[in-house]
Amino acid sequence: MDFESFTLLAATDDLGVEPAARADADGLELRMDFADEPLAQLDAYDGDLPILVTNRPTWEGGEAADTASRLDTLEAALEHDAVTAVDLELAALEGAGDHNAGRVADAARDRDATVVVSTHNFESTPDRDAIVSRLDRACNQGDVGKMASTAQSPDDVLAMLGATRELTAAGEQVATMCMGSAGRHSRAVAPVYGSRIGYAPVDPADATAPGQYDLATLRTLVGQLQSDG
Ligand SMILES: O=C1C[C@@](O)(C(=O)O)C[C@@H](O)[C@@H]1O
Repeated sequence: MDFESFTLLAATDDLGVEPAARADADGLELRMDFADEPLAQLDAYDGDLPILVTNRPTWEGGEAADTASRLDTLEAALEHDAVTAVDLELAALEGAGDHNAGRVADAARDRDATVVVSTHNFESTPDRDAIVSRLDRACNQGDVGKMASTAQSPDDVLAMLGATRELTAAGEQVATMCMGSAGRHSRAVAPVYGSRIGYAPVDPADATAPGQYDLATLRTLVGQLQSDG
């Protein structure tokens, strides 16, 4: 997955959803930090969809302890041909935490896998200039810069959409979304402004973040807005 165009990922902790995701997803996000035996799942995987692997540390809203093992698991995942992209936190690449994720980015590049550099805010949304600045840093560390913030108002979504448009026009690859009920519509609208990645669970009960649509709904919404030109 190179994310040259909008790519809709079925976000999951269970690769067994792959057959049900094929109709609407371009790929899978395997949230290894949520999953039981994620590496064994990858060993057994014989699905058609490519996989982006994520192993989110607790200090960025996930469930993985900030240990060398967290990064070892991502490197092991990259050895599977089906894994064509990896998510690494901007903070982990800039030296936060106890373990620098640069070695995982190097392993990804050695296998021609895409590096998605992510940053999250589960409380608020920065202003547009701050979003641009942080996403620009993320783009400098990898192939796609990703921000998921939490919207408290329509103005927050406008800031995210404006930053998305500004960076896309500048030639950057970004993926953006606003979490929560006030930000939900951004998941369908941000692709119109250049966002390259969407995340949605096959079953709405299996959401991996606040405000996600289910996969079929998000595919329909994005498809309609893209066809509107
Ligand atoms: O970073 C992201 C985006 C996300 O948090 C969302 O808001 O859809 C969902 C996560 O699974 C993914 O790793």
